[in-house]
Amino acid sequence: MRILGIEGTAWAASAAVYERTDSGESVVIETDAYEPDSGGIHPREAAEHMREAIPQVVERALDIAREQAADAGEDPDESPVDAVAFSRGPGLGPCLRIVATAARALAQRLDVPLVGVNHMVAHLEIGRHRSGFSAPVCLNASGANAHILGYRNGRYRVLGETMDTGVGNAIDKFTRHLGWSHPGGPKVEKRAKDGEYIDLPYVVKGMDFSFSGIMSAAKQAIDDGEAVEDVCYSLQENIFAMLTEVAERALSLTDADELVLGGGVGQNERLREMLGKMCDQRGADFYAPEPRFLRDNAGMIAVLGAKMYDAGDTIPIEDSRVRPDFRPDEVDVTWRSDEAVGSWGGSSDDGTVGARDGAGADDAVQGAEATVTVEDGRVRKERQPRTYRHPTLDERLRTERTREEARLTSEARRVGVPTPVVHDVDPQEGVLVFERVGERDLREALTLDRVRDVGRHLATIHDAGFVHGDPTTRNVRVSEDRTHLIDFGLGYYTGHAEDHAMDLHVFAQSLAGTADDPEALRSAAEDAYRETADEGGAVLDRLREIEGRGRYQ
Ligand SMILES: C[C@@H](O)[C@H](NC(=O)OP(=O)(O)OC[C@H]1O[C@@H](n2cnc3c(N)ncnc32)[C@H](O)[C@@H]1O)C(=O)O
Ligand SMILES: Nc1ncnc2c1ncn2[C@@H]1O[C@H](COP(=O)(O)OP(=O)(O)OP(=O)(O)O)[C@@H](O)[C@H]1O
Ligand SMILES: [Fe+2]
Repeated sequence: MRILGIEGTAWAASAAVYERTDSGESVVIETDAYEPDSGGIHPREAAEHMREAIPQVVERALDIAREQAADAGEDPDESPVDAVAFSRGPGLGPCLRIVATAARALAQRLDVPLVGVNHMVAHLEIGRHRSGFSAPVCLNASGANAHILGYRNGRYRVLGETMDTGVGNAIDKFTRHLGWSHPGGPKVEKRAKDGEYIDLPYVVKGMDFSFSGIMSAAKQAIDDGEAVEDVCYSLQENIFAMLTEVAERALSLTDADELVLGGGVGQNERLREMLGKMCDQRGADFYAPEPRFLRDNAGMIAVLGAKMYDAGDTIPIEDSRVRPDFRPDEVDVTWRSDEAVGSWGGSSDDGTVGARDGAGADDAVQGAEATVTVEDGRVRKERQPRTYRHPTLDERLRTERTREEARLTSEARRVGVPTPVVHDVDPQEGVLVFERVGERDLREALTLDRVRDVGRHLATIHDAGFVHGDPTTRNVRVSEDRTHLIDFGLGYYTGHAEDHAMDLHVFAQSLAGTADDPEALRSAAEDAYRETADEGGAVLDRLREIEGRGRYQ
Protein backbone atom coordinates (compact mmCIF):
# COMPACT_ATOMS: atom_id res chain seq x y z
CA MET A 1 0.00 0.00 0.00
CA ARG A 2 1.26 3.44 -0.85
CA ILE A 3 -0.11 6.86 0.19
CA LEU A 4 0.94 10.29 -1.02
CA GLY A 5 0.67 12.97 1.68
CA ILE A 6 0.66 16.75 1.20
CA GLU A 7 1.30 19.31 3.95
CA GLY A 8 1.15 23.08 3.73
CA THR A 9 -0.59 24.61 6.74
CA ALA A 10 1.93 27.42 7.29
CA TRP A 11 5.64 27.22 6.46
CA ALA A 12 6.39 23.72 5.17
CA ALA A 13 5.51 22.96 1.56
CA SER A 14 5.91 19.24 1.83
CA ALA A 15 4.95 16.00 0.11
CA ALA A 16 5.71 12.46 1.20
CA VAL A 17 5.24 8.84 0.25
CA TYR A 18 4.35 6.25 2.85
CA GLU A 19 4.87 2.69 1.65
CA ARG A 20 3.87 -0.46 3.51
CA THR A 21 4.86 -3.88 2.23
CA ASP A 22 5.11 -7.35 3.76
CA SER A 23 8.70 -6.63 4.72
CA GLY A 24 8.08 -3.32 6.50
CA GLU A 25 7.35 0.33 5.87
CA SER A 26 9.12 3.48 4.73
CA VAL A 27 8.43 7.20 4.66
CA VAL A 28 10.16 9.54 2.19
CA ILE A 29 9.61 13.28 2.73
CA GLU A 30 10.28 16.17 0.33
CA THR A 31 10.04 19.63 1.95
CA ASP A 32 10.59 23.18 0.75
CA ALA A 33 10.49 25.62 3.70
CA TYR A 34 9.25 29.21 3.59
CA GLU A 35 11.64 31.56 5.36
CA PRO A 36 10.34 35.09 5.93
CA ASP A 37 12.82 37.88 5.11
CA SER A 38 11.83 39.72 8.25
CA GLY A 39 9.28 39.38 11.05
CA GLY A 40 7.11 36.29 11.46
CA ILE A 41 5.11 34.25 8.97
CA HIS A 42 3.13 36.47 6.54
CA PRO A 43 0.00 34.60 5.44
CA ARG A 44 0.15 36.12 1.94
CA GLU A 45 3.86 35.41 1.44
CA ALA A 46 3.43 31.91 2.84
CA ALA A 47 0.61 31.26 0.36
CA GLU A 48 2.81 32.59 -2.44
CA HIS A 49 5.47 30.12 -1.38
CA MET A 50 2.94 27.25 -1.36
CA ARG A 51 1.78 28.14 -4.86
CA GLU A 52 5.30 27.76 -6.21
CA ALA A 53 6.65 24.98 -4.05
CA ILE A 54 3.73 22.55 -3.64
CA PRO A 55 3.60 21.42 -7.31
CA GLN A 56 7.35 20.79 -7.22
CA VAL A 57 7.45 18.74 -4.01
CA VAL A 58 4.37 16.80 -5.15
CA GLU A 59 6.04 15.90 -8.46
CA ARG A 60 9.19 14.77 -6.63
CA ALA A 61 7.14 12.61 -4.29
CA LEU A 62 5.21 11.17 -7.22
CA ASP A 63 8.48 10.23 -8.95
CA ILE A 64 9.51 8.37 -5.79
CA ALA A 65 6.17 6.56 -5.68
CA ARG A 66 6.55 5.60 -9.36
CA GLU A 67 10.02 4.17 -8.70
CA GLN A 68 8.72 2.19 -5.75
CA ALA A 69 5.84 0.88 -7.86
CA ALA A 70 8.22 -0.13 -10.64
CA ASP A 71 10.52 -1.90 -8.15
CA ALA A 72 7.50 -3.79 -6.87
CA GLY A 73 6.66 -4.85 -10.42
CA GLU A 74 3.34 -2.99 -10.48
CA ASP A 75 1.54 -2.07 -13.71
CA PRO A 76 2.94 1.34 -14.84
CA ASP A 77 -0.49 2.29 -16.20
CA GLU A 78 -2.01 2.07 -12.73
CA SER A 79 -1.75 4.84 -10.17
CA PRO A 80 1.44 4.41 -8.12
CA VAL A 81 -0.43 5.46 -4.95
CA ASP A 82 -3.66 4.17 -3.40
CA ALA A 83 -4.82 7.54 -2.08
CA VAL A 84 -3.87 11.20 -1.71
CA ALA A 85 -3.94 12.57 1.86
CA PHE A 86 -3.74 16.28 2.63
CA SER A 87 -3.71 18.62 5.66
CA ARG A 88 -7.23 20.07 5.93
CA GLY A 89 -6.46 22.25 8.93
CA PRO A 90 -5.84 23.88 11.28
CA GLY A 91 -3.66 26.42 9.56
CA LEU A 92 -3.55 29.56 7.45
CA GLY A 93 -6.58 29.67 5.13
CA PRO A 94 -4.76 30.85 1.98
CA CYS A 95 -2.10 28.12 2.38
CA LEU A 96 -4.64 25.39 3.12
CA ARG A 97 -6.64 26.24 0.02
CA ILE A 98 -3.63 25.87 -2.26
CA VAL A 99 -2.76 22.49 -0.75
CA ALA A 100 -6.35 21.28 -1.00
CA THR A 101 -6.60 22.34 -4.64
CA ALA A 102 -3.41 20.47 -5.46
CA ALA A 103 -4.59 17.38 -3.57
CA ARG A 104 -7.98 17.31 -5.31
CA ALA A 105 -6.41 17.73 -8.74
CA LEU A 106 -3.94 14.94 -8.08
CA ALA A 107 -6.57 12.55 -6.72
CA GLN A 108 -8.71 13.17 -9.81
CA ARG A 109 -5.78 12.77 -12.17
CA LEU A 110 -4.75 9.46 -10.59
CA ASP A 111 -8.36 8.41 -9.99
CA VAL A 112 -7.76 7.53 -6.33
CA PRO A 113 -9.61 8.55 -3.14
CA LEU A 114 -8.90 11.71 -1.17
CA VAL A 115 -8.20 11.66 2.59
CA GLY A 116 -8.61 14.86 4.68
CA VAL A 117 -6.23 14.83 7.63
CA ASN A 118 -6.29 16.96 10.77
CA HIS A 119 -2.77 18.34 11.09
CA MET A 120 -2.75 18.28 14.91
CA VAL A 121 -3.97 14.71 15.09
CA ALA A 122 -1.23 13.84 12.58
CA HIS A 123 1.35 15.44 14.92
CA LEU A 124 0.30 13.09 17.70
CA GLU A 125 -0.44 9.94 15.67
CA ILE A 126 3.05 9.87 14.21
CA GLY A 127 4.44 9.42 17.73
CA ARG A 128 1.90 6.75 18.59
CA HIS A 129 2.61 4.97 15.32
CA ARG A 130 6.41 5.01 15.63
CA SER A 131 6.44 4.11 19.33
CA GLY A 132 3.93 1.29 19.10
CA PHE A 133 2.32 2.61 22.31
CA SER A 134 -1.31 1.65 22.57
CA ALA A 135 -2.96 4.38 24.65
CA PRO A 136 -0.57 7.24 25.28
CA VAL A 137 -1.26 10.76 26.48
CA CYS A 138 -0.01 13.13 23.76
CA LEU A 139 1.66 16.49 24.16
CA ASN A 140 1.58 18.61 21.02
CA ALA A 141 4.09 21.43 21.26
CA SER A 142 4.05 23.23 17.93
CA GLY A 143 4.19 26.75 16.57
CA ALA A 144 0.55 27.72 16.57
CA ASN A 145 -0.68 25.24 19.19
CA ALA A 146 0.07 23.66 22.52
CA HIS A 147 -2.23 21.04 23.93
CA ILE A 148 -2.35 17.83 25.83
CA LEU A 149 -4.67 15.10 24.55
CA GLY A 150 -6.01 11.75 25.68
CA TYR A 151 -8.12 9.24 23.77
CA ARG A 152 -11.59 8.34 25.00
CA ASN A 153 -14.74 7.02 23.31
CA GLY A 154 -13.59 7.49 19.73
CA ARG A 155 -12.14 10.97 20.08
CA TYR A 156 -8.99 12.71 21.16
CA ARG A 157 -10.03 14.88 24.10
CA VAL A 158 -8.27 18.14 24.79
CA LEU A 159 -7.32 17.72 28.45
CA GLY A 160 -5.50 21.01 28.57
CA GLU A 161 -4.25 23.70 26.21
CA THR A 162 -2.80 27.16 25.89
CA MET A 163 -5.16 29.95 26.80
CA ASP A 164 -3.40 32.37 24.45
CA THR A 165 -0.73 31.72 21.81
CA GLY A 166 0.90 28.49 20.69
CA VAL A 167 4.22 27.70 22.37
CA GLY A 168 6.44 28.16 19.30
CA ASN A 169 4.72 31.42 18.36
CA ALA A 170 5.26 32.70 21.90
CA ILE A 171 8.99 32.02 21.66
CA ASP A 172 9.14 33.46 18.13
CA LYS A 173 7.48 36.69 19.30
CA PHE A 174 10.08 37.04 22.02
CA THR A 175 12.92 36.64 19.51
CA ARG A 176 11.34 39.24 17.21
CA HIS A 177 11.68 41.64 20.15
CA LEU A 178 15.41 40.85 20.02
CA GLY A 179 15.45 41.44 16.27
CA TRP A 180 16.25 37.81 15.48
CA SER A 181 15.02 36.14 12.30
CA HIS A 182 12.25 33.53 12.17
CA PRO A 183 12.05 30.87 13.56
CA GLY A 184 13.26 31.85 17.02
CA GLY A 185 12.97 28.51 18.84
CA PRO A 186 16.30 26.98 17.76
CA LYS A 187 18.12 30.27 18.46
CA VAL A 188 16.74 30.50 21.98
CA GLU A 189 17.81 26.90 22.54
CA LYS A 190 21.38 27.71 21.49
CA ARG A 191 21.68 30.89 23.56
CA ALA A 192 20.13 29.22 26.60
CA LYS A 193 23.12 26.91 26.89
CA ASP A 194 25.24 29.55 28.69
CA GLY A 195 22.46 31.06 30.77
CA GLU A 196 21.68 31.24 34.45
CA TYR A 197 18.28 31.12 36.09
CA ILE A 198 16.32 34.30 36.76
CA ASP A 199 12.79 34.51 38.10
CA LEU A 200 9.96 34.63 35.51
CA PRO A 201 6.19 34.04 35.73
CA TYR A 202 4.86 30.49 35.69
CA VAL A 203 1.16 29.99 34.90
CA VAL A 204 -0.65 26.66 35.06
CA LYS A 205 -4.43 26.42 35.65
CA GLY A 206 -5.52 22.83 36.02
CA MET A 207 -4.14 21.38 32.81
CA ASP A 208 -4.37 24.68 30.93
CA PHE A 209 -1.60 27.22 30.80
CA SER A 210 -0.83 30.62 29.34
CA PHE A 211 2.25 32.28 27.94
CA SER A 212 1.32 35.97 27.74
CA GLY A 213 2.58 36.83 31.25
CA ILE A 214 5.93 35.15 30.87
CA MET A 215 6.49 36.56 27.37
CA SER A 216 5.91 40.17 28.49
CA ALA A 217 8.14 39.61 31.51
CA ALA A 218 10.88 38.15 29.30
CA LYS A 219 10.76 41.14 26.94
CA GLN A 220 10.79 43.48 29.91
CA ALA A 221 13.81 41.65 31.36
CA ILE A 222 15.69 42.26 28.11
CA ASP A 223 14.71 45.96 28.16
CA ASP A 224 15.91 46.14 31.78
CA GLY A 225 19.34 44.92 30.71
CA GLU A 226 19.26 41.28 31.86
CA ALA A 227 21.69 39.10 29.91
CA VAL A 228 20.09 37.60 26.79
CA GLU A 229 21.37 34.10 27.59
CA ASP A 230 19.88 34.26 31.11
CA VAL A 231 16.47 35.26 29.77
CA CYS A 232 16.59 32.56 27.06
CA TYR A 233 17.60 29.95 29.61
CA SER A 234 14.94 30.88 32.14
CA LEU A 235 12.26 31.20 29.49
CA GLN A 236 12.93 27.62 28.41
CA GLU A 237 13.09 26.38 31.98
CA ASN A 238 9.68 27.86 32.87
CA ILE A 239 7.80 27.24 29.63
CA PHE A 240 8.93 23.64 29.29
CA ALA A 241 8.35 22.95 32.99
CA MET A 242 4.77 24.19 32.50
CA LEU A 243 4.27 21.78 29.59
CA THR A 244 5.89 18.94 31.53
CA GLU A 245 3.75 19.63 34.59
CA VAL A 246 0.50 19.49 32.63
CA ALA A 247 1.67 16.35 30.86
CA GLU A 248 2.22 14.79 34.29
CA ARG A 249 -1.22 15.93 35.44
CA ALA A 250 -2.77 14.35 32.35
CA LEU A 251 -0.97 11.05 32.99
CA SER A 252 -2.19 11.12 36.56
CA LEU A 253 -5.80 11.98 35.64
CA THR A 254 -6.09 9.31 32.95
CA ASP A 255 -4.01 6.64 34.73
CA ALA A 256 -1.90 6.38 31.58
CA ASP A 257 1.73 5.29 31.62
CA GLU A 258 2.79 6.30 28.13
CA LEU A 259 3.52 9.78 26.76
CA VAL A 260 4.29 10.83 23.19
CA LEU A 261 5.47 14.21 21.98
CA GLY A 262 4.57 15.98 18.73
CA GLY A 263 5.16 19.34 17.03
CA GLY A 264 8.08 21.52 15.98
CA VAL A 265 8.99 22.69 19.49
CA GLY A 266 9.46 19.00 20.30
CA GLN A 267 12.79 19.29 18.51
CA ASN A 268 14.07 21.12 21.58
CA GLU A 269 16.42 18.91 23.57
CA ARG A 270 15.67 20.51 26.91
CA LEU A 271 11.94 19.90 26.50
CA ARG A 272 12.57 16.26 25.62
CA GLU A 273 14.93 15.89 28.57
CA MET A 274 12.33 17.27 31.00
CA LEU A 275 9.55 15.03 29.68
CA GLY A 276 11.87 12.01 29.80
CA LYS A 277 12.85 12.72 33.41
CA MET A 278 9.26 13.26 34.49
CA CYS A 279 8.21 9.96 32.93
CA ASP A 280 11.17 8.17 34.51
CA GLN A 281 10.27 9.54 37.90
CA ARG A 282 6.72 8.22 37.70
CA GLY A 283 7.53 4.98 35.90
CA ALA A 284 5.95 5.94 32.57
CA ASP A 285 7.34 5.42 29.06
CA PHE A 286 8.20 8.42 26.92
CA TYR A 287 8.61 8.60 23.15
CA ALA A 288 9.58 11.50 20.90
CA PRO A 289 9.75 10.90 17.14
CA GLU A 290 12.87 11.93 15.25
CA PRO A 291 13.02 15.66 14.26
CA ARG A 292 11.89 15.13 10.65
CA PHE A 293 8.57 13.85 12.03
CA LEU A 294 8.26 16.55 14.73
CA ARG A 295 8.42 19.73 12.65
CA ASP A 296 5.69 20.17 10.05
CA ASN A 297 6.11 17.46 7.42
CA ALA A 298 3.99 15.51 4.96
CA GLY A 299 5.28 12.19 6.32
CA MET A 300 2.93 12.40 9.30
CA ILE A 301 0.06 13.30 6.93
CA ALA A 302 0.79 10.25 4.75
CA VAL A 303 1.06 7.92 7.77
CA LEU A 304 -2.24 9.04 9.28
CA GLY A 305 -3.70 9.15 5.77
CA ALA A 306 -2.86 5.45 5.44
CA LYS A 307 -4.61 4.59 8.72
CA MET A 308 -7.68 6.57 7.63
CA TYR A 309 -7.65 4.98 4.16
CA ASP A 310 -7.49 1.51 5.74
CA ALA A 311 -10.53 2.44 7.83
CA GLY A 312 -12.44 3.60 4.72
CA ASP A 313 -12.28 7.18 5.97
CA THR A 314 -12.03 8.99 2.61
CA ILE A 315 -13.93 12.08 1.44
CA PRO A 316 -15.66 12.99 -1.80
CA ILE A 317 -14.11 16.01 -3.55
CA GLU A 318 -17.24 18.11 -2.94
CA ASP A 319 -16.93 17.62 0.83
CA SER A 320 -13.23 18.42 1.01
CA ARG A 321 -13.32 22.10 1.97
CA VAL A 322 -10.48 23.24 4.20
CA ARG A 323 -10.95 23.96 7.92
CA PRO A 324 -8.62 26.69 9.23
CA ASP A 325 -9.89 26.23 12.83
CA PHE A 326 -10.10 22.42 12.77
CA ARG A 327 -9.72 21.23 16.36
CA PRO A 328 -8.33 17.79 17.16
CA ASP A 329 -11.37 16.91 19.29
CA GLU A 330 -13.66 17.39 16.26
CA VAL A 331 -12.17 14.38 14.49
CA ASP A 332 -13.98 11.04 14.54
CA VAL A 333 -11.17 8.60 15.19
CA THR A 334 -12.24 5.92 12.72
CA TRP A 335 -8.88 4.10 12.67
CA ARG A 336 -8.95 3.09 16.32
CA SER A 337 -12.52 1.76 16.30
CA ASP A 338 -11.41 -1.81 16.99
CA GLU A 339 -10.19 -0.75 20.40
CA ALA A 340 -12.10 -0.94 23.63
CA VAL A 341 -14.25 2.10 24.43
CA GLY A 342 -11.28 3.51 26.24
CA SER A 343 -11.62 4.29 29.85
CA TRP A 344 -9.80 6.10 32.48
CA GLY A 345 -10.72 6.91 35.99
CA GLY A 346 -9.40 3.89 37.87
CA SER A 347 -12.75 2.64 39.15
CA SER A 348 -14.28 -0.71 38.43
CA ASP A 349 -17.91 -1.08 37.35
CA ASP A 350 -19.22 -2.10 40.74
CA GLY A 351 -18.05 1.12 42.30
CA THR A 352 -15.24 -0.47 44.28
CA VAL A 353 -12.06 1.47 44.15
CA GLY A 354 -8.64 0.63 42.84
CA ALA A 355 -5.23 1.56 44.08
CA ARG A 356 -5.67 5.09 42.82
CA ASP A 357 -8.94 5.75 44.58
CA GLY A 358 -7.28 8.22 46.83
CA ALA A 359 -6.62 8.15 50.49
CA GLY A 360 -9.02 5.39 51.38
CA ALA A 361 -6.69 2.93 53.04
CA ASP A 362 -3.47 3.16 54.97
CA ASP A 363 -1.30 3.34 51.88
CA ALA A 364 0.31 5.98 49.72
CA VAL A 365 -1.42 7.66 46.79
CA GLN A 366 0.64 9.28 44.07
CA GLY A 367 -1.22 12.40 42.94
CA ALA A 368 -0.10 14.59 40.06
CA GLU A 369 2.36 16.52 42.15
CA ALA A 370 2.34 15.08 45.65
CA THR A 371 2.40 11.85 47.59
CA VAL A 372 -0.48 11.44 49.99
CA THR A 373 -0.44 9.01 52.93
CA VAL A 374 -3.13 8.34 55.52
CA GLU A 375 -2.45 7.60 59.15
CA ASP A 376 -4.92 7.60 62.02
CA GLY A 377 -7.52 9.57 60.12
CA ARG A 378 -4.98 12.20 59.11
CA VAL A 379 -3.68 12.84 55.62
CA ARG A 380 -0.04 13.76 55.05
CA LYS A 381 0.61 15.42 51.70
CA GLU A 382 4.18 15.89 50.58
CA ARG A 383 5.27 17.69 47.44
CA GLN A 384 8.51 15.96 46.56
CA PRO A 385 11.09 17.71 44.41
CA ARG A 386 10.56 17.27 40.69
CA THR A 387 13.98 16.59 39.18
CA TYR A 388 12.96 17.80 35.71
CA ARG A 389 12.53 21.39 36.98
CA HIS A 390 15.30 23.83 37.75
CA PRO A 391 15.92 23.51 41.53
CA THR A 392 15.18 27.18 42.17
CA LEU A 393 11.88 27.01 40.32
CA ASP A 394 11.07 23.70 41.94
CA GLU A 395 11.60 25.03 45.43
CA ARG A 396 9.63 28.18 44.69
CA LEU A 397 6.63 26.24 43.37
CA ARG A 398 6.62 23.70 46.18
CA THR A 399 6.90 26.33 48.91
CA GLU A 400 4.38 28.74 47.38
CA ARG A 401 1.81 26.06 46.64
CA THR A 402 2.09 24.46 50.06
CA ARG A 403 1.67 27.83 51.77
CA GLU A 404 -1.26 28.87 49.54
CA GLU A 405 -2.91 25.49 49.94
CA ALA A 406 -2.88 25.79 53.74
CA ARG A 407 -4.13 29.37 53.64
CA LEU A 408 -6.93 28.90 51.09
CA THR A 409 -8.12 25.56 52.48
CA SER A 410 -8.74 27.33 55.79
CA GLU A 411 -10.14 30.46 54.16
CA ALA A 412 -12.67 28.36 52.21
CA ARG A 413 -13.79 26.69 55.45
CA ARG A 414 -14.28 30.09 57.02
CA VAL A 415 -16.68 31.14 54.26
CA GLY A 416 -18.68 27.92 54.62
CA VAL A 417 -17.24 25.54 52.03
CA PRO A 418 -16.46 22.05 53.38
CA THR A 419 -12.69 21.49 53.30
CA PRO A 420 -10.31 19.50 55.52
CA VAL A 421 -9.02 21.05 58.73
CA VAL A 422 -5.34 21.90 58.34
CA HIS A 423 -3.38 20.43 61.26
CA ASP A 424 0.14 21.32 60.26
CA VAL A 425 2.09 23.01 57.47
CA ASP A 426 5.79 23.16 56.62
CA PRO A 427 6.20 25.15 53.38
CA GLN A 428 9.98 24.65 53.24
CA GLU A 429 9.61 20.88 53.25
CA GLY A 430 6.45 21.02 51.14
CA VAL A 431 4.48 19.12 53.75
CA LEU A 432 0.86 19.54 54.90
CA VAL A 433 -1.13 17.49 57.40
CA PHE A 434 -4.92 17.54 57.04
CA GLU A 435 -8.03 15.98 58.44
CA ARG A 436 -9.14 13.08 56.25
CA VAL A 437 -12.44 13.95 54.51
CA GLY A 438 -14.91 12.14 52.26
CA GLU A 439 -15.11 8.50 51.32
CA ARG A 440 -14.02 8.73 47.72
CA ASP A 441 -13.05 11.11 44.95
CA LEU A 442 -15.91 12.72 43.01
CA ARG A 443 -14.78 11.03 39.78
CA GLU A 444 -15.74 7.68 41.31
CA ALA A 445 -19.19 8.86 42.36
CA LEU A 446 -20.47 11.54 40.01
CA THR A 447 -24.07 12.65 40.61
CA LEU A 448 -26.04 15.75 39.67
CA ASP A 449 -26.40 16.79 43.30
CA ARG A 450 -22.67 16.59 43.91
CA VAL A 451 -21.69 18.62 40.88
CA ARG A 452 -24.29 21.19 41.96
CA ASP A 453 -22.48 21.34 45.30
CA VAL A 454 -19.24 21.99 43.42
CA GLY A 455 -20.91 24.82 41.46
CA ARG A 456 -22.13 26.41 44.70
CA HIS A 457 -18.79 25.97 46.47
CA LEU A 458 -16.89 27.60 43.62
CA ALA A 459 -19.38 30.49 43.64
CA THR A 460 -18.85 30.94 47.38
CA ILE A 461 -15.05 31.12 47.21
CA HIS A 462 -15.19 33.40 44.17
CA ASP A 463 -17.43 35.79 46.08
CA ALA A 464 -14.89 35.62 48.89
CA GLY A 465 -12.23 36.82 46.45
CA PHE A 466 -10.22 33.75 45.44
CA VAL A 467 -10.18 30.84 42.99
CA HIS A 468 -9.41 27.16 43.46
CA GLY A 469 -7.12 26.93 40.42
CA ASP A 470 -7.54 23.18 39.83
CA PRO A 471 -11.12 22.08 40.56
CA THR A 472 -11.08 18.66 38.89
CA THR A 473 -13.19 15.64 39.75
CA ARG A 474 -10.16 14.27 41.63
CA ASN A 475 -9.91 17.33 43.80
CA VAL A 476 -13.37 16.92 45.28
CA ARG A 477 -13.94 14.34 48.05
CA VAL A 478 -17.47 13.09 48.65
CA SER A 479 -19.41 11.21 51.31
CA GLU A 480 -23.15 10.52 51.70
CA ASP A 481 -24.05 14.04 52.71
CA ARG A 482 -21.03 16.24 52.02
CA THR A 483 -18.96 17.47 49.13
CA HIS A 484 -15.50 18.72 50.12
CA LEU A 485 -13.08 20.72 48.04
CA ILE A 486 -9.40 19.77 48.48
CA ASP A 487 -6.05 20.61 46.86
CA PHE A 488 -6.07 24.43 46.75
CA GLY A 489 -2.36 24.56 45.79
CA LEU A 490 -3.00 26.41 42.51
CA GLY A 491 -5.46 28.86 44.07
CA TYR A 492 -4.96 32.60 44.36
CA TYR A 493 -6.77 35.81 45.25
CA THR A 494 -8.48 37.49 42.31
CA GLY A 495 -11.65 39.37 41.48
CA HIS A 496 -11.44 38.94 37.69
CA ALA A 497 -14.34 37.26 35.89
CA GLU A 498 -11.77 35.60 33.58
CA ASP A 499 -10.11 33.80 36.51
CA HIS A 500 -13.46 32.75 37.95
CA ALA A 501 -14.55 31.44 34.56
CA MET A 502 -11.30 29.47 34.27
CA ASP A 503 -12.23 27.52 37.41
CA LEU A 504 -15.49 26.51 35.73
CA HIS A 505 -13.66 25.70 32.52
CA VAL A 506 -11.20 23.42 34.34
CA PHE A 507 -14.08 21.66 36.08
CA ALA A 508 -15.96 21.20 32.78
CA GLN A 509 -12.84 19.79 31.10
CA SER A 510 -12.35 17.31 33.90
CA LEU A 511 -16.00 16.21 33.59
CA ALA A 512 -15.43 15.67 29.87
CA GLY A 513 -12.37 13.63 30.80
CA THR A 514 -13.95 11.45 33.45
CA ALA A 515 -17.70 11.13 32.75
CA ASP A 516 -19.36 9.28 29.88
CA ASP A 517 -22.18 11.81 29.69
CA PRO A 518 -20.63 15.06 30.89
CA GLU A 519 -23.20 17.49 29.45
CA ALA A 520 -25.95 17.13 32.06
CA LEU A 521 -23.41 17.27 34.89
CA ARG A 522 -21.84 20.34 33.46
CA SER A 523 -25.13 22.24 33.09
CA ALA A 524 -26.13 21.29 36.64
CA ALA A 525 -22.86 22.72 38.00
CA GLU A 526 -23.24 25.88 35.92
CA ASP A 527 -26.87 26.43 36.94
CA ALA A 528 -25.96 26.10 40.61
CA TYR A 529 -23.06 28.48 40.10
CA ARG A 530 -25.27 31.07 38.35
CA GLU A 531 -27.82 30.99 41.17
CA THR A 532 -25.22 31.39 43.90
CA ALA A 533 -22.49 33.71 42.65
CA ASP A 534 -22.88 37.50 42.89
CA GLU A 535 -21.74 37.89 39.27
CA GLY A 536 -22.82 34.43 38.08
CA GLY A 537 -24.25 35.61 34.75
CA ALA A 538 -21.17 37.63 33.83
CA VAL A 539 -18.82 34.77 34.73
CA LEU A 540 -20.77 32.29 32.61
CA ASP A 541 -20.72 34.73 29.69
CA ARG A 542 -16.97 34.87 30.08
CA LEU A 543 -16.81 31.08 30.18
CA ARG A 544 -18.61 30.88 26.82
CA GLU A 545 -16.14 33.39 25.44
CA ILE A 546 -13.14 31.37 26.69
CA GLU A 547 -14.54 28.23 25.10
CA GLY A 548 -15.14 29.95 21.79
CA ARG A 549 -11.78 31.61 21.58
CA GLY A 550 -9.78 30.77 18.48
CA ARG A 551 -6.46 29.60 19.78
CA TYR A 552 -4.59 29.34 16.51
CA GLN A 553 -2.85 32.67 16.73
C1 LIG B 1 -1.01 24.65 12.22
C2 LIG B 1 0.43 24.39 11.82
O1 LIG B 1 0.78 25.20 10.74
C3 LIG B 1 1.39 24.68 12.95
N1 LIG B 1 2.69 24.28 12.55
C4 LIG B 1 3.80 24.76 13.11
O2 LIG B 1 3.75 25.55 13.98
O3 LIG B 1 5.02 24.26 12.68
P1 LIG B 1 5.92 23.30 13.56
O4 LIG B 1 6.97 22.83 12.64
O5 LIG B 1 5.09 22.24 14.24
O6 LIG B 1 6.55 24.21 14.66
C5 LIG B 1 7.30 25.36 14.35
C6 LIG B 1 7.73 26.02 15.64
O7 LIG B 1 8.74 25.21 16.27
C7 LIG B 1 9.69 26.05 16.84
N2 LIG B 1 10.96 25.33 16.99
C8 LIG B 1 11.68 24.72 16.04
N3 LIG B 1 12.83 24.22 16.56
C9 LIG B 1 12.82 24.52 17.88
C10 LIG B 1 13.70 24.29 18.97
N4 LIG B 1 14.85 23.64 18.82
N5 LIG B 1 13.34 24.75 20.19
C11 LIG B 1 12.17 25.40 20.37
N6 LIG B 1 11.31 25.65 19.38
C12 LIG B 1 11.62 25.22 18.15
C13 LIG B 1 9.78 27.21 15.88
O8 LIG B 1 10.33 28.35 16.53
C14 LIG B 1 8.35 27.40 15.46
O9 LIG B 1 7.68 28.29 16.33
C15 LIG B 1 1.05 23.88 14.19
O10 LIG B 1 1.23 22.66 14.18
O11 LIG B 1 0.63 24.47 15.18
N1 LIG C 1 -7.87 15.64 53.18
C1 LIG C 1 -8.02 14.56 52.44
N2 LIG C 1 -8.93 13.63 52.78
C2 LIG C 1 -9.11 12.53 52.04
N3 LIG C 1 -8.42 12.26 50.93
C3 LIG C 1 -7.52 13.13 50.52
C4 LIG C 1 -7.27 14.33 51.25
N4 LIG C 1 -6.29 15.00 50.61
C5 LIG C 1 -5.95 14.28 49.54
N5 LIG C 1 -6.68 13.14 49.47
C6 LIG C 1 -6.59 12.09 48.43
O1 LIG C 1 -5.32 12.11 47.80
C7 LIG C 1 -5.44 12.38 46.42
C8 LIG C 1 -4.31 13.30 45.97
O2 LIG C 1 -4.36 14.49 46.72
P1 LIG C 1 -4.19 15.94 46.09
O3 LIG C 1 -5.18 16.13 45.00
O4 LIG C 1 -4.22 16.93 47.17
O5 LIG C 1 -2.72 15.78 45.54
P2 LIG C 1 -2.11 16.15 44.14
O6 LIG C 1 -0.82 15.49 44.03
O7 LIG C 1 -2.18 17.60 43.98
O8 LIG C 1 -3.06 15.45 43.15
P3 LIG C 1 -3.81 15.98 41.84
O9 LIG C 1 -3.03 17.07 41.26
O10 LIG C 1 -3.89 14.74 41.03
O11 LIG C 1 -5.15 16.44 42.29
C9 LIG C 1 -6.81 13.01 46.25
O12 LIG C 1 -7.36 12.77 44.96
C10 LIG C 1 -7.61 12.35 47.36
O13 LIG C 1 -8.11 11.11 46.92
FE1 LIG D 1 2.50 21.72 13.01
